[in-house]
Amino acid sequence: MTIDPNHLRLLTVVPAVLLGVAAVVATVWLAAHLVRYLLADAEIRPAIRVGWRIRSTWRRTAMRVGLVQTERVRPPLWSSRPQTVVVRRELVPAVRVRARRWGVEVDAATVGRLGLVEFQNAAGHLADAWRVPQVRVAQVRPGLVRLRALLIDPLTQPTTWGGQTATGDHLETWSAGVDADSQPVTIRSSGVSGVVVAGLAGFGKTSLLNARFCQLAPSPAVQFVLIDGKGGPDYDDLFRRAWLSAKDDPEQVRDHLARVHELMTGRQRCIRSVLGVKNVWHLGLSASWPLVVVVIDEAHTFFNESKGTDAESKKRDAVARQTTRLVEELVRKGRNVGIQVILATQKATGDAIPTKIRDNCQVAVSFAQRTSEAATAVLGSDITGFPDEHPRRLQDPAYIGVASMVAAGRPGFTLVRTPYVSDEAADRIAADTAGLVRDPLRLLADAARADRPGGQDREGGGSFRQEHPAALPAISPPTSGEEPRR
Ligand SMILES: Nc1ncnc2c1ncn2[C@@H]1O[C@H](COP(=O)(O)OP(=O)(O)OP(=O)(O)O)[C@@H](O)[C@H]1O
Repeated sequence: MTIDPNHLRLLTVVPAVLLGVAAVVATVWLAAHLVRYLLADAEIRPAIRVGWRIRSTWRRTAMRVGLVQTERVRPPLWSSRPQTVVVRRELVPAVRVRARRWGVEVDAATVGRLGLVEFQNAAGHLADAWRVPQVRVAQVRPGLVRLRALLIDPLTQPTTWGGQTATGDHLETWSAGVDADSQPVTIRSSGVSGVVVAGLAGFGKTSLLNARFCQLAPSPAVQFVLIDGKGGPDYDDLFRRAWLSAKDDPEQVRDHLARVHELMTGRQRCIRSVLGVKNVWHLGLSASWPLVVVVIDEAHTFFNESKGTDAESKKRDAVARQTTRLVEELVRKGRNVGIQVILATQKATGDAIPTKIRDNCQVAVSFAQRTSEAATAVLGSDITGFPDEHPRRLQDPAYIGVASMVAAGRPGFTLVRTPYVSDEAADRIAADTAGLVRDPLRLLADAARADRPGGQDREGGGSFRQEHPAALPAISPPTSGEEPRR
């Protein structure tokens, strides 16, 4: 048999052309990557190199660290093997690799039983294989897990407070800072009566409280009660913007809290007739019915019950018990009338903050903690399922100002870089807004008077009703349900 020379030429030319095309594609691909690398700034180049390594070795690495799903299937239709044979197939999660300024972002598709937990378990091995200090894992959405091979941890980059002005939004949500992707993180504030902020000394609690103060102080719809258990000068200048203020004098603190409690019971009595709702958050806070934020820094100072039997110890013990009861009631019953207690403490274990107070707080924030017990005391036992967000990981000084928390609209826990707010910035805002201080008890008395039949302001509507156009007239029949009015 002779071979047609034309066919012979075809047999050699086609592979040569295919090879040539493949070589051109590979060269263009390499050149594109090289150009991208050369054009990238020096900061991102190490991440690009690590990204190349991750992409080119992914299949092998995944198999070595156990991120592979094995299944038994029939051979594909085009296979030469008979369809009766069962073959083993190894499935490795598909990945998309992108270089970022802080490292490499690897989006991996989940496969079978390979999900968030399996990736989290393999994170240490992946960090070794990729030669990076740390790999963090989070579920972005069902079916997609994001691995972050960190060359620099973005959370270690400090930020400072930008001086945003107060808006109604700040009353409803608390801007806490940014996450590891620089995305803003907020904490729920609407309908919250208790917040616990805990963490080792010097890790940013006071700065976080300063930030909250700066967000809220410019609003006439907020009045503060500031209590500084440290007794130092930290809050001296902020006191100008406070309705009530105290340092570490237990009796004065107890008396202030008793006045807030009086406000709470007064508001509970007349909220329905004055506002026409059972929950002020449904209507919105205002200058005449302001949110009362009670900040108690070093809160554990005031809950310490004395064991001594001498008269002085007994007196101190009685004050501590009264303070505990007042705070407990404010947290338990203050939600619907716009009273919010923020407790800051180094340790939130039951011996420092009574559990009947701590466990009723809807929001918890934890800076670095030395023990799991301390972290669980603040954030609850769920935190043990989030090793990456565990406050024990934050003990390095680079994480001063980073806290773990349950953020609004996000599943699980989130690590947040809170902005640093200098005392000077907070003091300036306190001085500029000192004129907004009002006595909420007096405001309540005015509102109740205006509301009473025959009250002076009744016919004209009064300042209270002008500020609350949504409030029901006092003569409206009681509503059966509690409807949001905005
Ligand atoms: N968000 C932050 N970013 C950067 N640095 C911060 C931040 N917060 C605090 N710091 C630094 O840490 C120091 C201590 O912060 P802060 O007083 O807020 O800690 P603390 O937890 O309240 O301590 P303590 O329990 O002793 O009151 C600050 O003076 C500042 O230098």
